[in-house]
Amino acid sequence: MTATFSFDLKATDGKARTGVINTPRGDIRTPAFMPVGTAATVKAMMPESVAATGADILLGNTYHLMLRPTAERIDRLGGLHQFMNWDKPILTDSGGFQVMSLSDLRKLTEEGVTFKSHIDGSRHHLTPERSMEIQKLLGSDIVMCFDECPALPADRKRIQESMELSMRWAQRSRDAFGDRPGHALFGIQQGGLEEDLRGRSAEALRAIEFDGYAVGGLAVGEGQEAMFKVLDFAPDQLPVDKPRYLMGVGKPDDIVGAVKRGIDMMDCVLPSRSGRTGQAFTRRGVVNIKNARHADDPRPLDAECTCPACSNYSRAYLHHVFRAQEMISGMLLTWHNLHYFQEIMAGMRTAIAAGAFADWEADFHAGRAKGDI
Ligand SMILES: Nc1cc(CSc2ncc[nH]2)c2nc(N)[nH]c(=O)c2c1
Repeated sequence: MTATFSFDLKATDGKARTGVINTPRGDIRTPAFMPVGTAATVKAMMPESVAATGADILLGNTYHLMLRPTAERIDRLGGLHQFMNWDKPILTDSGGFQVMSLSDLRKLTEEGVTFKSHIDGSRHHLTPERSMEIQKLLGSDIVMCFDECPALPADRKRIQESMELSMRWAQRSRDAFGDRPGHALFGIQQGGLEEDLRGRSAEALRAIEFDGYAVGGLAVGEGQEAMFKVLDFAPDQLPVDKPRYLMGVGKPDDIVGAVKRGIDMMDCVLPSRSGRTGQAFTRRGVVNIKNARHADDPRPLDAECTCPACSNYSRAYLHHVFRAQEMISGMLLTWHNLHYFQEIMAGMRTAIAAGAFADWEADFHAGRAKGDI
C-alpha cells in the first residue's frame, strides 16, 4: 500500500512476467485476474467472498453505473468502494465498448457517442471528458481511456480510422484526467489484427504517457489463434516497465497463453457468468453440472480444489440445486470458478518467479479433457 501508483517487476521467464502493482488501496499481484463487478456487484458473490478467492482488484463499469444508479448518486454516497463495500483497488472501463455492445440507437461522432439506455430508453452522451468525470465520481483507482473498439471482421480502412479516433480520444482522456496522485490512467491500444496499425497506436500512446497500457480490440470474435498471433507482437510494442492489461479475456487456456506472451492483467465475465449457468472450470476441464450423469455422483466437482463448493458439497447436490434453480447454485459455482481462476494466476506467479513457467504450463495442459468431464 503506497500513496502513489507504481509497478514493480519482480521476475520474468521468457516473455512471462510477475510483479506487484502498488496502489493506495492495496497491492495487486501480477499476473492478475480481475473479476467483473458490472453493476457494483460481482454477481452472486459477497465482496468478502470475492476477496477470499484471492482477487486483489475487481472491475466496475462506467456504462452500467452512469445509467443506474448514476455516478453522481454513488459520489454523494461516498464513492464506489464504500457503496459496494470493497476497499481494495477497482478498475473501471470507460463505457465506449459497452455502448457499442449493449445500447440502441447509437451515434458515433468525433465528439463522442450518443445512445439510448438499454434499461429505460433514455438518451445519453459519452465523451472522453464525460467518461473521465464519471470514473472520477466513482472513485476508480485505475481509469481507462475512452476508446472505440471496432467489431470484427472489419476492413483495414475502418480499423485504421477507428484506431486513429481512439488515439485522439486518448489525448482528450489524458487532458481531462488531470493530475490525480495515487490514481492511474491506462491507455488502450487498438488496431485490430494489424501489426503496423497496432505499432502506430502504441507509439501514439507512449507519446501521451500512461500509467499502464491495455491491449484492446481483441476477444471480439477473432478466435484464440488470431488473438495469440496478435499477442505474439502487441505486448512488446508497449512500454516494458508498465502493466499490460488484456481486456475481456478469457477462458483458462486463453489466460495462460496471454501471460506466456507478456500480459500482466486480464478480466472476463466468463467465470461468473458461466458459474450461474452451471458450467464449472476445473484443472481437468469443464463440468456441466446440469448434465444428468451428475445426479447421483457423491464426489466433489474437483477433489483437489479447496473452495467451499468442492470442500462441502457433492456433484449430486450441485446438480440438484441447479435443476431446482435454487440461488445457492449460482453462488457456489461462481465461487468455485473465481477461486479456480485465482489458483491459475497464483500458480503462474509462483512458476514465473521460479523460472519454471514452461513446466507449469505443460502440467496445466496435461490431463485437461476436451468437453464435459
Ligand atoms: N474485448 C474487449 C473487452 C472490453 C471490455 S473489458 C470490461 N469492461 C467491463 C468488464 N470488462 C473492452 N473495453 C474497452 N474499453 N476497449 C476494448 O477494446 C475492449 C475489448
